[in-house]
Amino acid sequence: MAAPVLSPVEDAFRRLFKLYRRKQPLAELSGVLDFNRLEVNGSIAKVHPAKLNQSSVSDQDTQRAGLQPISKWKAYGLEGYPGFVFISNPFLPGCQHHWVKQCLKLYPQKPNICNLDMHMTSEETSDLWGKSREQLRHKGSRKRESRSLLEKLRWVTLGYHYNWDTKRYASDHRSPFPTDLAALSEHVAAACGFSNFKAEAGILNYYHFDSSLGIHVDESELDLSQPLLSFSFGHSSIFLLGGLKREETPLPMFMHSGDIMVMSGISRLLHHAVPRIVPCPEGTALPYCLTLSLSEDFPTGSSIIDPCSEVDWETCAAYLHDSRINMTVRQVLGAGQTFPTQPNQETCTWKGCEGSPQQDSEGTGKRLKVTDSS
Ligand SMILES: O=C(O)CCC(=O)C(=O)O
Ligand SMILES: [Fe+2]
Repeated sequence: MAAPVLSPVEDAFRRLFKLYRRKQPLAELSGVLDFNRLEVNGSIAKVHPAKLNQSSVSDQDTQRAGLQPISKWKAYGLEGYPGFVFISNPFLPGCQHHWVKQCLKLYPQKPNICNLDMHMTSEETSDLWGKSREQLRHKGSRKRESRSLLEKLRWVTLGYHYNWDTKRYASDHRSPFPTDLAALSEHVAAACGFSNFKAEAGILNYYHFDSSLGIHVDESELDLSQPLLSFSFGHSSIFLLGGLKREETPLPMFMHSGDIMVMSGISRLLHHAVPRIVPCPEGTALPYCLTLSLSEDFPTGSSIIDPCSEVDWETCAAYLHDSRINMTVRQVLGAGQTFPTQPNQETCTWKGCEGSPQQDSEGTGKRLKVTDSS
């Protein structure tokens, strides 16, 4: 008799990914670590205060980047995840608006690259903001099927443009990295002990309540000894932080608006995924921190934060009512390093990246992009 064909055993990561992605019934979220409610669920994972380098960036420079002084940041590490740092919204009131506006109005513009370029002409993808503004501002009153172009945006790449097919960066596929985002990233990296971090590549992910990002590892950068930084705005997400192996059970945690995650050391190579976007904890159209305005005495003249006008914020707020934006920033090359001349030449500068690539997430062999459930 022929042996029965066994279906492959579903691993723990995939099981939890599906559990949290599920709509009907919604998964119980009491087991999701919330760094803002450690008194309630601190025992889910061993959370400890992370030590930051408080003198790495002056209070004046953090303020210029729209951040609280480092001494006021609430930063945490996780036992068993060396190099992982979670910074609970260190932005000054009103300063997240700048980054949201940049992600919607400026960064999707050429020469940056976005998903819409794959099947639309440059004429059609120019001025997504201008073409979407009216539709967004009348969002409440329109029918569901007419999504604006901005709402069809899924990703934008900055600096060295990540190639989703080859899973590589290349010296000749690059545009200038935004100076404001470089400054923000370099301050955060310095606070975490990486004073020579250079922001060279960015991937912006745009999510709605039906979006998810599959299980993957970010390991295309040639210098993996530098951290990967992740900034979140808008509604919250469930983030699954897994292990070095694809199958290991991940730790679920919330990322709320303004939160920053730093993955360095061993944690730079951990599998992770975003199975679900969830409404902000306040249950309102926008998280409370996004309803705050810049303080009267904010030194706009010397800041990299460009105050967002009321009319621009109206468009951003309409977009964010059912969305989340995430910016990840990476250093691609080590100091003095160049791209390999032969395609398969290994140049990775950290021993942790030896071995076969593990970017395969769901059998596609690709680092997954944000997708919407049908
Ligand atoms: O959206 C997130 O929180 C994660 C994004 C991410 O993992 C990536 O862009 O590589
Ligand atoms: Fe990632």
